[in-house]
Amino acid sequence: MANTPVIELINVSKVYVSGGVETQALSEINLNVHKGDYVAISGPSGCGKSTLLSLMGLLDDITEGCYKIEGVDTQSLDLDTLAELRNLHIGFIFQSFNLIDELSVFDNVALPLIYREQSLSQQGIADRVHKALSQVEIAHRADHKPNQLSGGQQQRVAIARALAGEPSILLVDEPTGNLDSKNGDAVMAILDKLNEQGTTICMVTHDPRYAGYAKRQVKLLDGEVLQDQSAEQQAKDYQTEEVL
Ligand SMILES: Nc1ncnc2c1ncn2[C@@H]1O[C@H](COP(=O)(O)OP(=O)(O)OP(=O)(O)O)[C@@H](O)[C@H]1O
Repeated sequence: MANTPVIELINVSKVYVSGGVETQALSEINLNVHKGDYVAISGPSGCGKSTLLSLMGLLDDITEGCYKIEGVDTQSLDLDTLAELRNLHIGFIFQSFNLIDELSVFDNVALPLIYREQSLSQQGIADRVHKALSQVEIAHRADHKPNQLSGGQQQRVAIARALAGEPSILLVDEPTGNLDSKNGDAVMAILDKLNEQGTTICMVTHDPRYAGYAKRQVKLLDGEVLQDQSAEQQAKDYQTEEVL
């Protein structure tokens, strides 16, 4: 269907049980992310941001509700099928870059493709890697090792690695957490550009300045959606508050 959301959460709740203690991390979350969206999820520590991203990325299972990716209901799928869905649709970017120091930038980006895209020829993989490295403006460093790059450049390689799989959505967790403000700004500018070119992004951040880059602001509080509005609407609301 043309307008099927990339991600659809319907009344999703998550309860952790450990040592006999139950923690309600998320309560009845309703959230749709459409192709081309750029969503920032923010809120205070412990409000459920990382839990929400883990559920979206199929890294953990929901306790109640319904979760669909590209219209596919993920409930009651076996682990292999979930892994396939995750590989097909999700690109992860974490605060730590998780690059392999012994491998070149090119090989770091190629490695997941070699495992996941077995139908691709060597040339096909090389084309994908070069395209992804160019998208994040780091192709000139393809032969370098990660430790020869700045933190911001390493994060750009990690973004390229996620992009090379041509995912339906990038799930981004505190992408600037390990970066100084100059490198942080550069990474945010890259995400901005990728979204302008059509990449769908859902980003968790506790930093309001970086959340402001996104076109849609979702705020969580105590495991619930407190606010879900476009950045444009939010700016108008602030202006109105200032006038009143
Ligand atoms: N594996 C777990 N077992 C038990 N409780 C957990 C687990 N993971 C998270 N929680 C609890 O779930 C709630 C939401 O945690 P979560 O990590 O999603 O919040 P967060 O908004 O990402 O926090 P932060 O900004 O500090 O990273 C918290 O009360 C947390 O203690």
